[in-house]
Amino acid sequence: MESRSFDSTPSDPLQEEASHLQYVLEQIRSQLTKDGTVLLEIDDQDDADEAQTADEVAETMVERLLRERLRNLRFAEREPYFGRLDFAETGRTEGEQLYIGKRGVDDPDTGDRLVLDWRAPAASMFYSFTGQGNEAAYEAPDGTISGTVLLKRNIMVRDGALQRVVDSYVEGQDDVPVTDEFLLYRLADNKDSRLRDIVSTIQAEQNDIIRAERNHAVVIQGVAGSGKTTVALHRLAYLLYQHQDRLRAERMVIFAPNSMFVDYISEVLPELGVGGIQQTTFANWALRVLDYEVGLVDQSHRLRDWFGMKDDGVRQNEYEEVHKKGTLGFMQQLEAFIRTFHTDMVPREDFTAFEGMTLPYATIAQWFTTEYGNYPLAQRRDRVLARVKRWMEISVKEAQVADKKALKRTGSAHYKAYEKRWPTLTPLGLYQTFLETVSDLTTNSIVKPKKRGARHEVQMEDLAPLLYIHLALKGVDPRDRFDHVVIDEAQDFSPFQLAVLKAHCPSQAFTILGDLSQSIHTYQGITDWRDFLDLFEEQARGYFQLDVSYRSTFEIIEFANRIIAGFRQFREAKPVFRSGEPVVIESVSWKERLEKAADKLHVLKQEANTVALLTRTEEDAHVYHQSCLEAGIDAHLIDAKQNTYLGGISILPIYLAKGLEFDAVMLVDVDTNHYDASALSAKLLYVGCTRALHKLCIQYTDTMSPLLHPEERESQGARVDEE
Ligand SMILES: Nc1ncnc2c1ncn2[C@@H]1O[C@H](COP(=O)(O)OP(=O)(O)OP(=O)(O)O)[C@@H](O)[C@H]1O
Repeated sequence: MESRSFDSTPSDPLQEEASHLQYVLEQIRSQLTKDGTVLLEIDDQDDADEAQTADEVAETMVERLLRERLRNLRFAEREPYFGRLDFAETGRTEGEQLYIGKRGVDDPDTGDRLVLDWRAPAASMFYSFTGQGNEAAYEAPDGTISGTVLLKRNIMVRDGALQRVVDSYVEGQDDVPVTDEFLLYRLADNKDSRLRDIVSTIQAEQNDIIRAERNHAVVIQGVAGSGKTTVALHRLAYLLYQHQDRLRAERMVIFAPNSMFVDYISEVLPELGVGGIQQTTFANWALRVLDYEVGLVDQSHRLRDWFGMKDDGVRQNEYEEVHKKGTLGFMQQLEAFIRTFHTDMVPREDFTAFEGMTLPYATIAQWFTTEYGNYPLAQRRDRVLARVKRWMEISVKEAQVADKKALKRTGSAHYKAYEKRWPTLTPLGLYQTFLETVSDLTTNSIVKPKKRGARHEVQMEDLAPLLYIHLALKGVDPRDRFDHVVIDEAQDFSPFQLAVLKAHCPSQAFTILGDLSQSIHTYQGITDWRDFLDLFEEQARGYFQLDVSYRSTFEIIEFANRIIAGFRQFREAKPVFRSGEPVVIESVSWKERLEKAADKLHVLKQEANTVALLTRTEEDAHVYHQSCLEAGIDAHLIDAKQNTYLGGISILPIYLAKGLEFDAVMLVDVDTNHYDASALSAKLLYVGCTRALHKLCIQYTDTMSPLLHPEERESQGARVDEE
């Protein structure tokens, strides 16, 4: 990185950066030409010579690195850096200009660093330095480096052209901007249909999470729009960069709430230059680990029931069962049940291979409980039976009889009969037997197949217990071991699910993120982060809170906060001061509501890339979608089976919109029937409102939901507690 003294007269920032950019781009282009020529030579060589010697294999490694370098250089040619920090290390007379970019760029001939990768230790100061005083420090491999900051500058380069230069700190100048002008500029933009990286504007509190200890279980409680998902993805990119020798991308995993969300976040990691990280849902992963022994019951029915407006006492019992099956108490009950097999699995009988040759039960039981005691149950069973069989075969071999063949036939027949008396354990079989022993639970969630040979289907809450039994039977397959686990929307996870995942991640490195104010699946999730934190050692866990919402305008956040204020577990979101239009609330007649909604969507789409119409139920989403199609509006219906997010205009129930965001949002039917004064309705409306970046419109018929005017809500005796 360039060193220079800072007593020179400050020049015009734009001019200065334009000439620096020209210099850096020249360097990058010259490296691209050099590396490109080398690669062409390698390619020619490869074509001429197909068989590979050891040296040539090593060469392909070089080739791989070269290709990666070329990819980085091509990226850097378009957008070499986004920020500059002038830093003078204590005790040195010369300072350094650190240009920080998404990819680091070095000059291989001179060893000069042209651009510092955003994940490098020194780059941390760009994020942690907030202009309160001029001191800054970072952790280098050899210890803490401290010094003073002289300049912090945001630089926007697109397609190799300088677009914007904004100083957020200049030493000695008082007129430092109070708010981060560059951040506001970025936030005011319309978004496209995928989540994007935030490398150039990571905030100090987000930087702390990204760079938190590798082997810690980090729990993040963050209000809607505080950047939890984004931060978790950046954390993975950071960890992979910092610990390349210890972590492998293929052994890192992100659990997202549904397949559509996986698609929605799919571009962030590639943008950060990271590939190969698994992105999945808990259900998809669990079914695969269980080797598809069972299938999952179609979830749309349950979602429809839970988020519908009927108050059904019968269903209440079902939800209580769901909740119970997610607790650690239930896991312990299951554990005790499985333990009985440690003693009861071996048939209580001796094994007689043939007359005069008997292996006593006590010996077999000793092999099972002691000699193979450390293996998972199924392996113990297989090992003990293999040993019994071997014993039988040796006994036949050593027997002093004339007709060995006949003896062998007898021995084999006795062995087969004996083997059959051992129980064959499958996760599903064991689980069903276990459920029958638990007095307050039923096996209703397990659906028998309609056709012969087809699989049983189970509910979501059965997956963790099934995996737990699978673990007890077979242990963890090394291919299913993780180096790091990210759980998004973790408030909807159960402690049992987390405990099962913990068994698959020996380093206990977790990034767990969610928002208790958005816990709309209370029947299966948690109400206190302690339920998760307590699963980890005190010195190996961390809790972070993000209170600032970056997604929505000031008006939208204020409005959403009011809806949910007063309910337990509410965390008030603090808006970034980005002002927009007031929230619009419109009363429409029942007859006109579909037509008005279609008109409004049409207007909203003129200024937005993405627009959503959010309903309470999936049935309502179908009705609105149909009416939009009839009005000639190109809208996508999103239901629980959707795997991809298409952008444009989307029509969906609120519960499927969790985690997503749209430039403009329209909430329909916000009346007393659809949204009463309950905590669930409040959370749904809160989630719905906080999906909007710039514009929020609300439409209702008859009587407006009491949640929209809290004073009235209280006079109606609204519950300010969880259900
Ligand atoms: N430091 C930042 N700079 C620029 N944009 C940011 C920053 N932090 C968050 N954002 C933006 O805020 C929006 C919300 O981010 P994200 O979806 O990660 O939040 P979240 O906390 O997961 O939200 P939710 O709980 O509602 O799902 C995104 O558009 C993201 O790009």
